[in-house]
Amino acid sequence: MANIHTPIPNLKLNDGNSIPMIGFGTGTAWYKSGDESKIDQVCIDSAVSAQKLGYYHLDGAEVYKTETELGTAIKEAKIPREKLYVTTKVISNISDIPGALATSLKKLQLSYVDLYLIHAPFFSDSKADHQHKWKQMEDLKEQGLTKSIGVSNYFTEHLDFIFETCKIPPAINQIEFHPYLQRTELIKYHKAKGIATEAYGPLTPVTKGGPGPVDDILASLARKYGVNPGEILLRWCIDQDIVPITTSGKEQRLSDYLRAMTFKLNPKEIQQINEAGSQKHFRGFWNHKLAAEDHR
Ligand SMILES: NC(=O)C1=CN([C@@H]2O[C@H](COP(=O)(O)OP(=O)(O)OC[C@H]3O[C@@H](n4cnc5c(N)ncnc54)[C@H](OP(=O)(O)O)[C@@H]3O)[C@@H](O)[C@H]2O)C=CC1
Repeated sequence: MANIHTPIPNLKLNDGNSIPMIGFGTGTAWYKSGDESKIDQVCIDSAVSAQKLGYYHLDGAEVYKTETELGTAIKEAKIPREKLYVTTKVISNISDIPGALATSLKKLQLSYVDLYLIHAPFFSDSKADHQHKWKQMEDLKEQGLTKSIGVSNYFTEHLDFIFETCKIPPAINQIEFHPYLQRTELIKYHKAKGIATEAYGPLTPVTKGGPGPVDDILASLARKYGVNPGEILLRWCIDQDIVPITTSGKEQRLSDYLRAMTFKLNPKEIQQINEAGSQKHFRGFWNHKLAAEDHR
């Protein structure tokens, strides 16, 4: 089993902080559509197992309704706070960002998070509103309630609004990213502006986005490196300085994912995945808002 002894590299952010290059997500399977007060013990147990395996980067959001579970799992795993990297996101209470973070911190039983994200840009109706919300995020960083601030699901035009007036630029944009949604223009923009990219849905080609044109190359690279195709996908992100956020309720799978830290893809292999992946388009999340956006 790959585990805590498998070192996870960090990526340096534009504000001087560092983020571990793989995150354990508490959305997806754990997302609660119903009553938030019904505690999901499986989510707690999985988040404890993840930390024991060495996943110190934990990705939450108020809308998942699992922050209480994440807080309990953090308490149970007893990893020193300074070793953990905890993210949460605001969307349900976007009209009161400081109040939303205060509520999240209470549920997480923490005094600060490492990264606070605006979950999506679709709830701001004007440039001024985007800029006002970002100012609130900057205030939270200045108060020490979050070490870094960023966004999720933003396109270049939303980021442009922020850059017009920001004092502190976004450290991260968390987006759907995998071989069937390579976001080439957006990634180029991130690099030019010093914004780090986090990839959710990194395993899409082997989960809901498959079967497809990357299957053969993933299988062949998996044989070469003695891992599963999923770990090739995680490594494909890491080798492009993109932080994959993944998840699993299966301890063996979480352990296997860490094998992505034990090898590197060469530029030709990355290119082969890019070329095969670009033959198909698949978007797995936010389709109700993004159906018209095609490959962006
Ligand atoms: N900012 C945003 O808008 C969004 C953020 N996220 C964040 O990203 C996190 C990661 O989620 P997601 O994007 O789904 O991550 P992935 O693409 O990494 O998929 C993880 C899921 O795939 C399943 N899986 C893994 N390997 C296989 C396989 N070989 N065959 C079939 N199923 C497999 C796992 O199921 P199993 O439990 O059975 O192993 C798990 O449910 C979320 O938890 C959330 O924190 C996600 C979506 C949107």
